[in-house]
Amino acid sequence: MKVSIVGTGYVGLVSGVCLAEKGHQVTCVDIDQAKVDQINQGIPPIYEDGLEELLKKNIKTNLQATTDLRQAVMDSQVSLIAVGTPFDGQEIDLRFIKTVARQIGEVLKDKDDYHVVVVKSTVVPGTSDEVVLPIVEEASGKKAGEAFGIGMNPEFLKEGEAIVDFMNPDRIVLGGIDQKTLAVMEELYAVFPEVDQLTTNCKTAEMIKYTANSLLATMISFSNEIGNLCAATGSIDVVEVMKGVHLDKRLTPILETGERIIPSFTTYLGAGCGFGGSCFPKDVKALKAFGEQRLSPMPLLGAVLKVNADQPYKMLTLLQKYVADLANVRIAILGLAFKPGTDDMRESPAIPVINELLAKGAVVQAYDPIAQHEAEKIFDAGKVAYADSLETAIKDAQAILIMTRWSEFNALPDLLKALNNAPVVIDGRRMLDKQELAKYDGIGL
Ligand SMILES: NC(=O)c1ccc[n+]([C@@H]2O[C@H](COP(=O)([O-])OP(=O)(O)OC[C@H]3O[C@@H](n4cnc5c(N)ncnc54)[C@H](O)[C@@H]3O)[C@@H](O)[C@H]2O)c1
Ligand SMILES: O=c1ccn([C@@H]2O[C@H](COP(=O)(O)OP(=O)(O)O[C@H]3O[C@H](CO)[C@@H](O)[C@H](O)[C@H]3O)[C@@H](O)[C@H]2O)c(=O)[nH]1
Repeated sequence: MKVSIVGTGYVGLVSGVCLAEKGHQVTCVDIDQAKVDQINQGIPPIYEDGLEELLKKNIKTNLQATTDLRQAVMDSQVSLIAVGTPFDGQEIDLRFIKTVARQIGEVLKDKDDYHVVVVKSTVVPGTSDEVVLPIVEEASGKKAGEAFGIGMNPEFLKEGEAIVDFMNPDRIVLGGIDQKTLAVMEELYAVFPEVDQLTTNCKTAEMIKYTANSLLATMISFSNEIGNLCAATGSIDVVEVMKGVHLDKRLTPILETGERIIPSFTTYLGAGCGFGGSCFPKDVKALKAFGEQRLSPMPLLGAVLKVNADQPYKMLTLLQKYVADLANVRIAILGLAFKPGTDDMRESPAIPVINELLAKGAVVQAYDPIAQHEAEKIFDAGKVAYADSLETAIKDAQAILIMTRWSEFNALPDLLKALNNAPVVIDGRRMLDKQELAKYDGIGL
């Protein structure tokens, strides 16, 4: 199938590369010429495991990038909209979605063939039917359901695992205004025959996406609140508590073989220094604002956000149990990205922690396997020293703060054993074995 994808960020590029790998003819469209040029040269503008390989394999055969939206829409049967949908402080900002809807509509005015416009960005319920559809109708002078269809297909990929997630999705949700639209979307996704598909209307598809993210964010804040209480008792470890909770068969089902499906921390019930990234914070805020606008307040989601906003500062409280005055004290920050496997620092809990350390006069030495170049855009030059290895980062540090669950940090106990006067490790992700370190503390301990 010939597909155009408008917006070539995490979602647009990963979708483009994967749909091309599955055999579709994909044109990725972006307004950012530099990004388009990089993609056409086989260089991914973002870091994602496996992306470069698939991009290099498909570019110039099944995949191309362009700034020419008109040509891309003219030449394709279906357009996926994958531009950003930020939170503007009050509500979801649909500016980019509206611009692209108008641009596509203007092309459809001159196109004779039936075309399907699919919103893949995360948008509040009603956006596809009540915002995108009328804009495309107005710009094209044509009727939805006749000349074109409108669909909604939320994306569930996780950064850092984006290619694997897209290629092996848990489910595919297809919303559409009518059967003709859905038939085109089903043809697009027929390349994933094994995957559960849910076909519905656009509003429900939009709501599924927000509900999924809000549930996961709620689980994290719930675990963090329990972790904070465990820590306040002084003698309960949240990791042991969660192990006990997980032995409930409803959470960890027992297979017929007798084997239990043991969840890892990625089940979102692991306490830590808070959730970040480009999705959970903004999506929970957008759904809460949407509820309030519809006179259906969402106090639970308000609490989820409040717990999360406070959580990074728990790292400082823990640190100050060991070093009360942080002035001129050398602190190693391990991990800058909001999660492992990515260089994305959007809403990373490391940001408020580093800012607070700097405000208290600490000397910050940070290390992240790949996100340093992003951190350099956030912190003023010279304020944060960047180490080029884990070993260098912890050298002469008086305390170590683990902010991101990079597997490389599992080497820490061995590295510290070699030191005479090892510093305390404050584990913001509870990834290390507390028995292995003489001086160890962490969230929920
Ligand atoms: N990042 C994720 O992991 C993820 C996962 C699932 C869903 N989502 C949702 O998908 C959407 C996109 O997120 P993202 O992280 O890929 O965003 P992003 O910011 O990485 O990428 C958006 C891209 O759109 C381009 N763009 C903006 N206006 C344009 C226009 N008029 N024409 C063409 N291109 C234009 C930008 O230049 C940018 O490259 C959001 O709604 C987000 O909530 C993101
Ligand atoms: O037990 C946990 C699990 C995660 N996190 C944090 O939660 C954030 C988000 O992690 P993750 O969900 O792995 O990454 P995202 O790439 O933000 O993916 C989420 O947001 C995407 C964008 O909407 C969705 O598509 C995905 O399904 C959804 O998991 C990160 O800061 C993690 O450190 C925790 O604090 N505790």
